[in-house]
Amino acid sequence: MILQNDLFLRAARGENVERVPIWLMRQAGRILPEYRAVREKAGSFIKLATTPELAAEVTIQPVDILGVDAAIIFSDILVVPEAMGLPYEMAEQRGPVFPQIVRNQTELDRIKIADAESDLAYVLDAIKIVKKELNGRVPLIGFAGAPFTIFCYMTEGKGSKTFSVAKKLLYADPAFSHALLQKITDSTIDYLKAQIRAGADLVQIFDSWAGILSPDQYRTFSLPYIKQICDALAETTSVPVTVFAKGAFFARQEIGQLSCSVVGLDWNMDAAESRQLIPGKTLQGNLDPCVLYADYGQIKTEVTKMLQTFGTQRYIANLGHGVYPDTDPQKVKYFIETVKEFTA
Ligand SMILES: Cc1c2[nH]c(c1CCC(=O)O)Cc1[nH]c(c(CCC(=O)O)c1C)Cc1[nH]c(c(CCC(=O)O)c1C)Cc1[nH]c(c(C)c1CCC(=O)O)C2
Repeated sequence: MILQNDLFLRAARGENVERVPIWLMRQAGRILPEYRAVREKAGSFIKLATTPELAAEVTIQPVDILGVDAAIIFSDILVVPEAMGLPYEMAEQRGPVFPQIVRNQTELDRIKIADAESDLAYVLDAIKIVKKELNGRVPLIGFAGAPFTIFCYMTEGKGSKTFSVAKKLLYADPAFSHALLQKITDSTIDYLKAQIRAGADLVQIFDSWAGILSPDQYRTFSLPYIKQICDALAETTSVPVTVFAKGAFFARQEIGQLSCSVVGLDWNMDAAESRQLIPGKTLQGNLDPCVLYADYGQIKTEVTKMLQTFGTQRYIANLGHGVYPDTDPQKVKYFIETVKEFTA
């Protein structure tokens, strides 16, 4: 299948582009009334995510409505722990909850390494439908959580500001922690390979909780597992990989040495400094999502400043984290148009 708009993929591979490509983390869902209508029809987030036709529909919405240069498959990072044997609930406004958790070796022995083709077939089916329906208009991004971020949810059982239960385990029981991280890693490698086989054109690893670790802990409990994933994918495919480790400003140099093509940045990470620390890779980010609450003039100023500092090559415009649910879609559209109109 030949892509009509492959700007995003060319930028990811470090090839020359005519203009900067743009998409938004968490663009599928949350901000669009059209998403909320489909979610209403589905009845719940989980029903929506596990019904391939509906998941495909909301994946394509931002391409049609917002004009982004890439689609991201509608799913969640928490489908992996579910596939390993820990079901979750998505409580409206409160976020995910795991009724069962894993905090010791006995509980770990009860969970399995997920088999993507059988346990996550609904995501793979959604990818196949999206690829068919997009018909080459833009590339499709697959994704998974980084092992450490998944570990946080599996041990804590819900969201947290500090994830102190998860962090306590790293100190108190490193052997258990490594064993759980390895099981998650093995599941994730199988899952991302399956997403690529199903048609994903690039895969992104979200380490959303990277920033709660010290540099030493990050080096011990997160980075080696992300490295395993990048290496395993590089061995079997040429599909580019993006690593986004929110808050891990201290690890940029090491992340830049992974076998990935793109490094995602949050808004605390300076563009020029990041270019120095991460040579030879494409950078993605990093507008503060709160800029989209500002007026149009301010948005234009901030976005232009961002584009000027990153430059037009080896760069993918995005936010520094997911778009906030109460953002005005018109402001999102304005962000996208401003990027598309930019010339150096
Ligand atoms: C940490 C994390 C999660 N999920 C995800 C992350 C990593 C990225 C990040 O740091 O934001 C990733 C994710 N979750 C979702 C996507 C879909 C694709 C996209 O648009 O980017 C992606 C890429 C859908 C979703 N995942 C969720 C929703 C909202 C559920 C609903 O519709 O009620 C959507 C559209 C729920 C979810 N899922 C998660 C939480 C904490 C919550 C509740 C709060 C929230 O809305 O963010 C876990």
